[in-house]
Amino acid sequence: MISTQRLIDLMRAVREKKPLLHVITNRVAINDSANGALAVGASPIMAEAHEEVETIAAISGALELNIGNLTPYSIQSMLLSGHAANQAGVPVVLDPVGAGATEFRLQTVQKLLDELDIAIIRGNAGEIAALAGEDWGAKGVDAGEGDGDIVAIAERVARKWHTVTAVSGAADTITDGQQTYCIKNGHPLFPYMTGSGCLNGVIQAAYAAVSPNYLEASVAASVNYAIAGQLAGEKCAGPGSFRQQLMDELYLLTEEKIRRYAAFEEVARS
Ligand SMILES: Nc1ncnc2c1ncn2[C@@H]1O[C@H](COP(=O)(O)OP(=O)(O)OP(=O)(O)O)[C@@H](O)[C@H]1O
Ligand SMILES: Cc1ncsc1CCO
Ligand SMILES: [Mg+2]
Repeated sequence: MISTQRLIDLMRAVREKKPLLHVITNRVAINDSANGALAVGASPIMAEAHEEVETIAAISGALELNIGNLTPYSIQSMLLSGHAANQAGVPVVLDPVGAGATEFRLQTVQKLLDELDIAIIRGNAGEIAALAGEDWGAKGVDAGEGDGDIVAIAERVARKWHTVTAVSGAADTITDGQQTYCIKNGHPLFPYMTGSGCLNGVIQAAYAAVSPNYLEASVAASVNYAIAGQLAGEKCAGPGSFRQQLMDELYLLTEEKIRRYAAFEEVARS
């Protein structure tokens, strides 16, 4: 069982180590992703030129690959940086945005998962269900409303690709295929901020950079991010101020807030 103290230790470790995060992401979420990374104490660099991605990935604390705006060029950027990260022992986080929306996305994600060693896959339920070959009624990049067992689906994905799988939603499910956690923090305004999942992925990378135990890293990143969102939601009027408050709450997160609000538990294996 992961302790609340561990969530606090990892939050502090990110602030102390200020890991360099190499991020290849979509143009919708790129600015919020960079600002959110800074707010939690990391140093983001958004870079996808083929001439430099291998060099940057190899010296980073973690690499995050987000397929939100895929192009043949960016796929090559992801493969080059991913292989360089793997060779250097740098953890790679993958966000399979809209994986069920087109064959192009699904095949690209499968290629990345087959060729690269991925530490954490982070997506919404529709995206993770698509990877498991399950029908979920996802709508573009939005999760949709499936009626399958998301814990069982996440565990299958984790086992198939030997990776931690983090499914976001009203409750988050994090699993390495053996141990599974359910996280109940969050706020209903989250889905109204585009890129809030993409930023979640970048924060997963920040935590993976400071913890070789990627299950712990993913649970800590997910709980701490969701607590910040919960506190932001309580202070704001709607999606516009939620986005602003979220950046503030990520920066202002404390040990006391984590102790008071963390709501996560281990769930029985399905
Ligand atoms: N209904 C909800 N209630 C509470 N928290 C939520 C809810 N839906 C999502 N979240 C939280 O919002 C964050 C983003 O998750 P979400 O599932 O919306 O990502 P996403 O669909 O990939 O987003 P995007 O593609 O816009 O970046 C997560 O931290 C999750 O815990
Ligand atoms: C809206 C949107 N379209 C491609 S990526 C993205 C950001 C949320 O995933
Ligand atoms: Mg997403």
